[in-house]
Amino acid sequence: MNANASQPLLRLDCVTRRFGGLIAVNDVSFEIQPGEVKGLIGPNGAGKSTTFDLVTGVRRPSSGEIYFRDQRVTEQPAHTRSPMGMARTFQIVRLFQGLSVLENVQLGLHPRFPDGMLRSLLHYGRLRTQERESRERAMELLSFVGLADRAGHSIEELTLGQLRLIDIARALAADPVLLMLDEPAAGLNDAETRNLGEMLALLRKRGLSMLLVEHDIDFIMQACDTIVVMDHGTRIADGTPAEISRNPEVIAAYIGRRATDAAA
Ligand SMILES: Nc1ncnc2c1ncn2[C@@H]1O[C@H](COP(=O)(O)OP(=O)(O)OP(=O)(O)O)[C@@H](O)[C@H]1O
Repeated sequence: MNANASQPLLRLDCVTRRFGGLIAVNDVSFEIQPGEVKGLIGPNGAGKSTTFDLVTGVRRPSSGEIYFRDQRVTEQPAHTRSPMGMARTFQIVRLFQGLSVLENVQLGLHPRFPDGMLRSLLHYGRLRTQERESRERAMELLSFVGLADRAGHSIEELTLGQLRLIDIARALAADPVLLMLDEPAAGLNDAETRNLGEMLALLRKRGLSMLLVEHDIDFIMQACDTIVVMDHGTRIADGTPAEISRNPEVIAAYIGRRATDAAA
């Protein structure tokens, strides 16, 4: 964590989300400090995805407030959060079929190269410079995730593990200050999960703040500085992996339940 740790990057303040009579997220508060990697776990139906959707702006809270970099973003639509420094990956990777791996990462760079088509035509030289810079930056990102040799391949040729890494490269292209990952390890084999874990460890070392929703408890314990545990819509714990793994309420609601399920 860096020296600015007293000023949270993200703050959820008593956030509630109802779906009709059902309270999916019930009065949840937590913060992410600059440079912190925060996990969000809980049993099925605990409210993790809904909380993630509230932070990314896909849904709005029924009550409560969300602040990002000291700005109130509670009702701000998802597309306005990217220029503010938020980026996300998707559980079901949404990359463009028919475009190359490199082109997909270049699409993530769009907010950094905002020249409109007309201006680009009027300034052809500038367009070419931007295109070159955009390709170079996209190649850097592909090298970072270890997939530079796949730059010219089409998306259809890649494994799920590779697609997840490209989705991370695409999200990083916007230079976010907060990266939000929706079940990044889902469907990955052991080797791919290890590879992903190494990638996230590198980003963590670089000081990137992250919010990670994940079912793989071993993965999240390794990857995170702190973890919020939800059950039935409420936050039942928020602490370091060591703290939450010995919290009796967490053991009863989640870890114990998982151990029992595994033994059955
Ligand atoms: N669009 C919706 N309409 C009605 N109820 C919903 C909707 N989305 C979620 N819910 C309900 O809200 C509760 C929380 O769901 P949510 O998907 O946030 O939990 P989760 O912790 O992400 O679960 P999982 O691990 O199974 O993905 C559940 O009872 C779910 O059925």
